Amino acid sequence: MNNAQASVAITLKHVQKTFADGTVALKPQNLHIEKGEILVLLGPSGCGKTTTLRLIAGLEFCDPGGQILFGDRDVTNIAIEQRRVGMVFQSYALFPNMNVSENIGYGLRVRGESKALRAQKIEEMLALFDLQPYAHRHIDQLSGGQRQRVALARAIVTEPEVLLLDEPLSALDAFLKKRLRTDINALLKRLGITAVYVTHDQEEAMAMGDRIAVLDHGEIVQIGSAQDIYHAPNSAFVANFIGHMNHFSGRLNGRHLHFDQQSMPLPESLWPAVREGVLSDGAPVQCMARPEDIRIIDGAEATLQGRVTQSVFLGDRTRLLVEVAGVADCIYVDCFERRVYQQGETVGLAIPPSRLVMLPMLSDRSASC
Ligand SMILES: Nc1ncnc2c1ncn2[C@@H]1O[C@H](COP(=O)(O)OP(=O)(O)OP(=O)(O)O)[C@@H](O)[C@H]1O
Repeated sequence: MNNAQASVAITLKHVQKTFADGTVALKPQNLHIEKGEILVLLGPSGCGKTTTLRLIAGLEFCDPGGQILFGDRDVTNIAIEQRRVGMVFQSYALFPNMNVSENIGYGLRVRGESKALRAQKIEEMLALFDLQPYAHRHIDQLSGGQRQRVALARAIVTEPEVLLLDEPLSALDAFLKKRLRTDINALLKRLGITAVYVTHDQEEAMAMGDRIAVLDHGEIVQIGSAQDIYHAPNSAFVANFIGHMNHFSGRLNGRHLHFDQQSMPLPESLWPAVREGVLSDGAPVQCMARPEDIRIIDGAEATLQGRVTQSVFLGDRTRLLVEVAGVADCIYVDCFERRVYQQGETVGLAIPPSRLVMLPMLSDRSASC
């Protein structure tokens, strides 16, 4: 089976959703998803992920003035049955009174496909998802992972133009989650299916998505590759939502950032701003750094000095909590060496200036440790 022909790009133009009680679940959004692209919608509970997905599905309709296109086709006011979407939910939503084959073939039967074609397509799906041994089993005789594979098979057997997945893995254990997300990603890529994938799991988002759209309060606040989002977050909110981020606030002094008694070099990317007087001495500067970008080094070369307050061995790394007087109460530092750090130990820290993430302003609500 090759779905690339059926797949289409999705375009949202000025799409907003206000519910009957006045709740604005989605503020006006513009979004383009390429044909064959996997876009992940990521964000905290209530930020509008499912609403966006339901608008694309045709389970909800956007406020007047918005427009949703599948390729060139305007589907804004078209019901779900005419949109050619496949959907997969966390809850599987399988028919308990049907066996695996019957569940997979349901959409084809509703569409009036011949028995022979149905049998052939079901066979293809059983093979694709390694479900042959379970073809005649009832749904309640399957594990969670097997059920989710049936749900995926049922969603793609009709060759939808667009596949929509709403937290499809959140009911599964961590091991199965990791395996299935790799399998799903490979399958969607092989079939060239345009997919929108909702999750609040950052690791899943990075593993699944060609691009990630981070939502906050009904708005896409940043969209880009996992690397863009992780290494160049455009706000403290995004920085804190993906991975851990340390925050420092200091003042500019020449080409250095000063924190009380300590200082570190300013990233070269900011030198022009200093030269042109955009940033002048004494200007407050907010910056951030990932735990894995902070190095522990000895004495004289260290730009900051701190005291270890906690050390947690995580297998591939040791995560230290370091108090740096005048800079921050707690800085997370990841060490990859096989060395044991004692509570109370003094350590020197260095942050390569190129690894500092600078923001014009940090929002208070998310700039905590
Ligand atoms: N039918 C509805 N009527 C009124 N408000 C609604 C309705 N459905 C959703 N909302 C509200 O819209 C906002 C967005 O909800 P949505 O379900 O899209 O969030 P979400 O990001 O998917 O959250 P979660 O991760 O918890 O599923 C929330 O404030 C929610 O309470």
